[in-house]
Amino acid sequence: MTAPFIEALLTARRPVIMELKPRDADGRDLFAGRSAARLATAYRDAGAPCLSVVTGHWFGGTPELLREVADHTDLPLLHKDFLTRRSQLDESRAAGASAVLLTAALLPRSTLGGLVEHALGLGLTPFVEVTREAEISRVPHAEECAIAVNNKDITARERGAGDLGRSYALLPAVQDSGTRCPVSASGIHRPEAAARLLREGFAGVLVGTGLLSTESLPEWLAAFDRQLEGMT
Ligand SMILES: O=P(O)(O)OC[C@@H](O)[C@@H](O)c1c[nH]c2ccccc12
Repeated sequence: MTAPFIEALLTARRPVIMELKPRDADGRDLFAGRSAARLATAYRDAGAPCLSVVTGHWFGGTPELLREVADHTDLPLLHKDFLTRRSQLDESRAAGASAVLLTAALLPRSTLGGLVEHALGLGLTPFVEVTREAEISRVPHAEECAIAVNNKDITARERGAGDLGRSYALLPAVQDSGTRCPVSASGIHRPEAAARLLREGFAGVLVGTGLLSTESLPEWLAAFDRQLEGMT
């Protein structure tokens, strides 16, 4: 089965999943008057292989945001929300998602397994977020999932700076799971940090706040490109 979200990331020159999130966890406005359509276009023009769309109300999102972004781009979309039921995955697909967030820390093993299988059956890529090694071994069909180390804690509502050291510590276990697509997510602000995570073996990085609040997206990306080139 094809997995457009994973294929787009694995073949990208800039494997950065660029996120649309209206607010950060402290309520700070991140869109700053820009429409979702305008941001989606800017990210597409910046060479984003795929986008993440946060619909959770903690982050100022709404269910309509996913459909709005899907109407304005052909890029594969990750639907980020607290998805716990199969019917929500059906809705994600209907609204145009290619991948769905499943948060291992919040889901009992059997629920996680059922949701992974339901997503795959719908042709959606499960994007499973993990924060601890024990969660990684609970992911079934890992070879068909993207597995993302979350550098923040969803149980603390994604507050705080995030610890990129967690990504480095968990990378070997994520690779051992068999996924083709290890991702590092949250708290990645600087292009240098994003590039280093890729050099160390992540197939992609997910950046929300860092890109939404940068003064210049072209400059952020140029610095990222220089860092990546310097590494090869
Ligand atoms: O803005 P940041 O620190 O780059 O983080 C992005 C993303 O990882 C974060 O928005 C996120 C991680 N897990 C979530 C679950 C729901 C909604 C949002 C999230």
